[in-house]
Amino acid sequence: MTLPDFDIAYGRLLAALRARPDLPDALMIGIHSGGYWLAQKLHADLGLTTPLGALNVAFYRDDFDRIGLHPQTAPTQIPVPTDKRVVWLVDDVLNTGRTLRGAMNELFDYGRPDAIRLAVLLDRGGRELPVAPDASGGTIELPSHQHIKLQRNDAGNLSLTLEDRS
Ligand SMILES: O=P(O)(O)OC[C@H]1O[C@H](OP(=O)(O)OP(=O)(O)O)[C@H](O)[C@@H]1O
Ligand SMILES: O=c1cc[nH]c(=O)[nH]1
Repeated sequence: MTLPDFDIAYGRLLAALRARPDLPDALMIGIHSGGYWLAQKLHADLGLTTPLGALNVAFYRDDFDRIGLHPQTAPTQIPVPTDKRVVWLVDDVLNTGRTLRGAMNELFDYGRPDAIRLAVLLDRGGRELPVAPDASGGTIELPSHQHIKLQRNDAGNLSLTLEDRS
């Protein structure tokens, strides 16, 4: 199985977001780490004026006692009140939906948004919770041992890779 090129999937996601009337006034929040890198690029390309937020869902995951804490330590940052706003969560890959459940739990500690929407670069199916994207750059079916990874190089360029995990 070959992965779609990052630029092609990104272009599709950008076009889907440009078509959303609720986006210009929304608060965009990226989920560390891949989702935040993606959100930084989208936030700039869409010219959003509300500052970008970030969520670190490590403590809100339902499996952190089993897999341990994620090695990244970047903090959650919610730059403006979430009350009475539309929040667009951004993540690189949507799979079981468990990261998104953690993200929404954490978000509700900060207030009550009018709505929460979801933008993902790739939806690989395999859902274990009732979560669906409102905008996506594409879908892909993969065997369960394969893992999609969003990489960022020293120049800040993003790319997609596939890892085998046994
Ligand atoms: O729908 P799910 O099954 O929860 O999977 C999706 C999550 O998995 C990856 O995060 P990971 O914890 O691997 O961190 P990363 O962003 O640093 O790669 C990805 O960035 C999503 O956040
Ligand atoms: O393939 C996958 C599945 C979950 N999370 C990822 O980042 N990639």
